[in-house]
Amino acid sequence: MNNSFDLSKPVAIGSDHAGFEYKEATIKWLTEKGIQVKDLGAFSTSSVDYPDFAHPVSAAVESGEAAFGILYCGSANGVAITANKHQGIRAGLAWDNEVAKLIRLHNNANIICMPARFIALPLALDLLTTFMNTAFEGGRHGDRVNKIACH
Ligand SMILES: O=C(CO)[C@H](O)[C@H](O)[C@H](O)COP(=O)(O)O
Repeated sequence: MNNSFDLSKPVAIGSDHAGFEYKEATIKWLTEKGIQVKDLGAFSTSSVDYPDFAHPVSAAVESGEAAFGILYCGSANGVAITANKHQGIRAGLAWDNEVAKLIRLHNNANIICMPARFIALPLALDLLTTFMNTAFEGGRHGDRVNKIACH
């Protein structure tokens, strides 16, 4: 795996109830690859509120404690909307490989948000692989990313 993130740090991961099973499978998949994971919940399929997990993952990425973040919910929109409230976060929603690549190449996303109720688990792991292996292109995209923050 040709990672574009500093994997001497853990990867922060979170989900709500809708994403719990995909989160567990993703943790197992990452751990088997020797990648450290910081699991910020949820810890069961009981109904919970996605901001309670998207905020801690975002904070871990924003502080530099985590290399990058992974968030799952049903549609991925709730976790993405929440994560993008953090100034240091660029959370991108991914549902196919081209988009997973583009959120790194063009948007320098530091959190990938995936819709557990709308994609199969093997595809989610494939999107994550693409995300991890793609570096930010910079150039004109750097100029645009620099304009995202509200001053
Ligand atoms: O997709 C989501 C938010 O964008 C969440 O995963 C919720 O599960 C979704 O809103 C549906 O809620 P429910 O309580 O699971 O019916």
